[in-house]
Amino acid sequence: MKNYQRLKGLIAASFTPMDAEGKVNLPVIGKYADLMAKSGMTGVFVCGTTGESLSLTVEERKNILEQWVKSADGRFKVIAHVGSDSLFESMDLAKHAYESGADAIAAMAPCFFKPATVKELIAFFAPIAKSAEELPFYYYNMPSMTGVSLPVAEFLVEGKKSIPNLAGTKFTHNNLMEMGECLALNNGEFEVLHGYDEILISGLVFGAEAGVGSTYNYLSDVYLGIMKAMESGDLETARKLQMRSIEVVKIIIKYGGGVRGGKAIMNLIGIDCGSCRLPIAPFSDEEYKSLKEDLMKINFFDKK
Ligand SMILES: CC(=O)N[C@@H]([C@@H](O)[C@H](O)[C@H](O)CO)[C@@H](O)CC(=O)C(=O)O
Repeated sequence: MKNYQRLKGLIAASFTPMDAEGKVNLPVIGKYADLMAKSGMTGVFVCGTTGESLSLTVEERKNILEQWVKSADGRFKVIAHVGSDSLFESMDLAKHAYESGADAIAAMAPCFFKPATVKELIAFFAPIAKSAEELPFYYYNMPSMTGVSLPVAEFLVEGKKSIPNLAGTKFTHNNLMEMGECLALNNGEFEVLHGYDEILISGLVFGAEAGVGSTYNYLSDVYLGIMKAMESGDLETARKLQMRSIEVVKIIIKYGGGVRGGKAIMNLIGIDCGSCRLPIAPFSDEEYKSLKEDLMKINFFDKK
């Protein structure tokens, strides 16, 4: 791995803009990237859960990543999620990520035929990470979606033996005991990218230095405020801001969660992301009206 820098700050898990026919709408990414740079994001996490990765074709994923690298234009880092149930597809995506100029790669565990042991998970990831051996590789741990719940600290220690570019984990789980364990390994050898926006404050207490989240896309001020308050030890402000994030998360849950509800919020703030791909149902006009009302009730659209 050359020129490797640890990830810091807020990394937005990007939505994949789609047009009225459900096709990927690449031109929107330019404006979207400008917003991310303006919002103080240090990176974007492309084609992860929020980006509907597993609902996209390999070609679409490649095109989206290339567009993000181009639109980021060096203003923030671009992390490519290359996970797939197909090992060869993942290897191809990893190689492509390196060739396209991405800054790092990450992969979630395969979720149909699931690895049953840490050893099997390592065996699956090793050739993927090797396909982009110059880039840091992060294990995207997200048991709620993959159904793979293997001990992450053990994976990091054992995995490092055969995956030299293993940099850490994107930890989308609220098991903070395990998260703390990962952060403490070998005096902080591994990065832990916090992935649970509504408890970012807790991840920071444990020592996480970066977070990846879907709600950072449209609530950047709140999360930047949390990072700043935690750095200066102002717990009261950090807690207040975290409660603000929880208010919004409660609303997105009402509308189907971070991907469906979040994409609708992007449309409301002027980044035309369209609908999610089926099986996630499109938003009806009534739902947009009701979502807008719910957000107005908590003064979401007021200037911060
Ligand atoms: C399960 C899930 O989608 N988690 C989100 C969170 O940002 C989540 O939307 C947020 O914490 C609200 O629950 C991210 O961790 C996902 C993510 O980083 C990604 O899109 O890859």
